[in-house]
Amino acid sequence: MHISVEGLTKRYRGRTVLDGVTFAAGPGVTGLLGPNGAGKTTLLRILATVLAPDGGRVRLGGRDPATPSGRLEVRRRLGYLPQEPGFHRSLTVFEFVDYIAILKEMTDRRARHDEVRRVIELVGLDRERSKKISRLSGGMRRRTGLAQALLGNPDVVILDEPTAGLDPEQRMRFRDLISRVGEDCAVLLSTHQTEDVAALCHRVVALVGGRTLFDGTPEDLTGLAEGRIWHSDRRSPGATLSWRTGDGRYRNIGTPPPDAELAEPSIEDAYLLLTGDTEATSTRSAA
Ligand SMILES: Nc1ncnc2c1ncn2[C@@H]1O[C@H](COP(=O)(O)OP(=O)(O)OP(=O)(O)O)[C@@H](O)[C@H]1O
Repeated sequence: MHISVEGLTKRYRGRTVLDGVTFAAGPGVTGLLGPNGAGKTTLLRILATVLAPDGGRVRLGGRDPATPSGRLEVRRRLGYLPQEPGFHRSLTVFEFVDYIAILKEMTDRRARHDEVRRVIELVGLDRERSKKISRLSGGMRRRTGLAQALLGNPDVVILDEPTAGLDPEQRMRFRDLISRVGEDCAVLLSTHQTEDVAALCHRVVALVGGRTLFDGTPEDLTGLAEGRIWHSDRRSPGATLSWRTGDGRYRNIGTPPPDAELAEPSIEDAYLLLTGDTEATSTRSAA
């Protein structure tokens, strides 16, 4: 199932938070990268049919969530992990996922319970399924959230900052899980972690100040910083950003200081350049 968004706008009390967002995403994992307040959650809530946009065009698998029948179709084929899932903490993992399955109109009790067990196993929580949510670690709670998003084999899975607050080991496990999910459907995940994008995503959309500043592959994003990263013994006064690294030298983004050596860019450099570059106001499309 494909996601396509064209000229999407959203205002909160007259303040524009999405300003003509345009991108398309297909099967595999697409990362929605952006700083705090960029509008990622707003965009994902619109795609998940929780929120209506003020303007623009959204299609999920060709269906228009602005119409009642399109919205119903989209909801049936969508899995969504919100930033704050609103867990019922006194329920067990099984009870919570089963409760969501009921809301998803899975009426046959036996088939529903089989499906609940399947997704709980998929996220590796079979041993915890009778534990109350209030007693789970943050990582396990996040996996419970992912389990409910996978109910019924959705065609599109929308994950709002799924790796936020996880320790490195949990983050790796989560990445592994998400990449497996992305083998069968279109996954769109928001993050402000460039490492998540480099490790997981075959495409990346950068959203800054409610606008799409980049839409392409992670390699193309890294390529934006080609020729603009410099190592030097001194901080560059003209650089967009400059910081001291572990080896005592400075990594400078932007204008080269004297005696600087050109360095290999990373995806993080490119992202910093994109978000810090006040001149970068138009959409850059690659691939
Ligand atoms: N219900 C609301 N009413 C008014 N303003 C809102 C509302 N929801 C979000 N905003 C504002 O819209 C902007 C975008 O918020 P949003 O949560 O979509 O960004 P984000 O990229 O997901 O940020 P974060 O990474 O911090 O979650 C922010 O300035 C936020 O304060």
